[in-house]
Amino acid sequence: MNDLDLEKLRLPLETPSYPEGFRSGFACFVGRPNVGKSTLMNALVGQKVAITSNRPQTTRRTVRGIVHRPEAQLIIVDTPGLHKPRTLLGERLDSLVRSTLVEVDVIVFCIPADEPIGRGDTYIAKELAEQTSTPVVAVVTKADLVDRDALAGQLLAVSELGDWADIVPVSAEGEFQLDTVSEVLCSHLPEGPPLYPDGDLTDEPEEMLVAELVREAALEGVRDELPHSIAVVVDEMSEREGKELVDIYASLYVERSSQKAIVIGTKGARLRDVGSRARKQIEGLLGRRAFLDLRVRVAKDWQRDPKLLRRLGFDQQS
Ligand SMILES: Nc1nc2c(ncn2[C@@H]2O[C@H](COP(=O)(O)OP(=O)(O)OP(=O)(O)O)[C@@H](O)[C@H]2O)c(=O)[nH]1
Repeated sequence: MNDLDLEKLRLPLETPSYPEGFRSGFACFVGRPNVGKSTLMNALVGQKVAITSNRPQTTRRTVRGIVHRPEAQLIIVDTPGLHKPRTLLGERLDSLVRSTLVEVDVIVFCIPADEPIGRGDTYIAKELAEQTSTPVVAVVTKADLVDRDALAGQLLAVSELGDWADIVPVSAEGEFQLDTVSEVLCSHLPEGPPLYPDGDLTDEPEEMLVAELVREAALEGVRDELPHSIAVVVDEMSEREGKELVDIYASLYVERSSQKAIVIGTKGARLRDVGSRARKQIEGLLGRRAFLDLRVRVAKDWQRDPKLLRRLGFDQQS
């Protein structure tokens, strides 16, 4: 088989299901208690598609909500401890919180418009100033509670509090500037595929297991060539109406196009084999028939990128 044939074969497998320049990533909200973090998160998530999940995404974080936009997907995660900074005041941030702050793509620092900046805010601002690798967006919440002059004054005070990537006033209850906040946050995310399926999120642990089974099958026989280079994400998993059948769409990520060719094999033979072996395992796991659609995608050097690693479900290796 010549290269041209292989290219032809790869084309349908490569078709991205998201627009060029799509961005995806993680944000965490920090701020004193009662400043409106939860209300803002809910308003942002509810704006386009209300999808929330309290299921732990990893042992280390909880996905609180997902904001779907045409050009981006923003996943809001809990920061252990920092979303309740009361417990942190007077003590140092522990290393877990620090590492979470480093690993998210953008930090959202909430300060209310209707209260003077206090010691709690200054303390958090100081801690955030040390997060030089992660952009911090300062959000002035509850803008509906003050007049224009007071809001302008608070924006100025907040700007003097630190070196923020952006400063945005918002009112979750007044539905003022919600779209702007979401747009600004998404602008700080890296380019990458959507991490959750569009529409309702079924964040079942089954999906993780299915992804693991596919990964196992894909690694069989090539473990030495691609030791840790394969990651699998289940994009969609749904029951086919009226049938005892589950439709599963999964993406198999490799780091380079040369690895992609290995995974696919001559005339796609290897990929078909991986698919049928994985399908058998999955059917055993789910106890019903499965249709498995596998796509191979290149996510350049994902092993060396902690953010990508986490995105692809390899938190423990980051
Ligand atoms: N007027 C007004 N009130 C708001 C707004 N956002 C939040 N609030 C109110 O502020 C209070 C605190 O909001 P939360 O969202 O619970 O604040 P939080 O920062 O998540 O609080 P903790 O969970 O204690 O950290 C609630 O009574 C909200 O109704 C807003 O945009 N405008």
